[in-house]
Amino acid sequence: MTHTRPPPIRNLMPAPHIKICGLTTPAAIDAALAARADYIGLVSFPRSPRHLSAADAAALAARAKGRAKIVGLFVDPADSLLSELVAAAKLDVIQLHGEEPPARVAAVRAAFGLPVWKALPVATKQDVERAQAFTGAADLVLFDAKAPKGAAMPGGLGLVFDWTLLAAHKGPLPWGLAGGLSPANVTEAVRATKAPLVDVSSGVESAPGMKDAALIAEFCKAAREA
Ligand SMILES: O=C(O)c1ccccc1NCC(=O)[C@H](O)[C@H](O)COP(=O)(O)O
Repeated sequence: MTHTRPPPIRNLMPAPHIKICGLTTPAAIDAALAARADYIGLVSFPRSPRHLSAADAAALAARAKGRAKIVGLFVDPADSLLSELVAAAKLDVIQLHGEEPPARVAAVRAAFGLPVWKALPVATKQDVERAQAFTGAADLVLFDAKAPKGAAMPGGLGLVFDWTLLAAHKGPLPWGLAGGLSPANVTEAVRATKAPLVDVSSGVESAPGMKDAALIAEFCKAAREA
C-alpha cells in the first residue's frame, strides 16, 4: 500500500499587507497596482521630495481608487489641510507621521471618520511600548526608525531600527513595520518581527521621490514569500 505524504507545512503566517509609500507619478501608481500592493501612500509634507499638491494627489488617487487603499501621509497637519486632502483624494486612511499625541490622533479620527494610522519613531524598547498610549485613539501603529536630531523629515529616510525590539511585541493595536525596508531585507524583516504590514518608500526608489517599478515588484514578491 502506498502512502501519499502530506505537503510540508512551510509557513502558517499569512502574508503581510504591503504599503508602498511616497508615490509621485502615474507610472509609480501603476507599478504598485501591478505588484498588488494593498495600500499606496501619498505624502503631503512640503519638505519632502515626495510631496504632492492636493490636485496631484487627487489625480494619482483616482488612478488607484478601488484597487488599493489610499493612505494620506501628514506631519502634524492642521484640520484644514486634512479636509482638503481627504476630499480631493478621497482618502481611505489618514497616516499621522509627526508628533501628534493620542488626544490629537483621537480627534482626527473623530473629525474625519476615517481610520487613522499613527507612526511611532523607534530606537528603544520604551519607544515600542509607547504604542499602548494610542489604544482607542489610533487604528494602527506604524513602527518606523527614529530620525536623527535635526533631520529634515521624520520618515522616508531609509533608516532601519533594531527589529529585535519588536520580536516580543504583543500590543493591543494592529501594527506595521517601516524604516529602511527594501527588496533585499524585507524577507528577513518579516521573519524577525512577524509584521502584519510592511511599509516602504526609499527602498523602492532609484532617487529620492522616484519610484522604480522593478524594485516595487521585487519588494512585493519578497514580502509575500517571506
Ligand atoms: O516619505 C516621506 O517623504 C516622508 C516625509 C515625512 C514623513 C514621513 C515620510 N515618509 C514615511 C514613509 O513613507 C515611510 O513609509 C517610512 O517612513 C519608511 O520610509 P523608508 O525608510 O524610506 O522606507
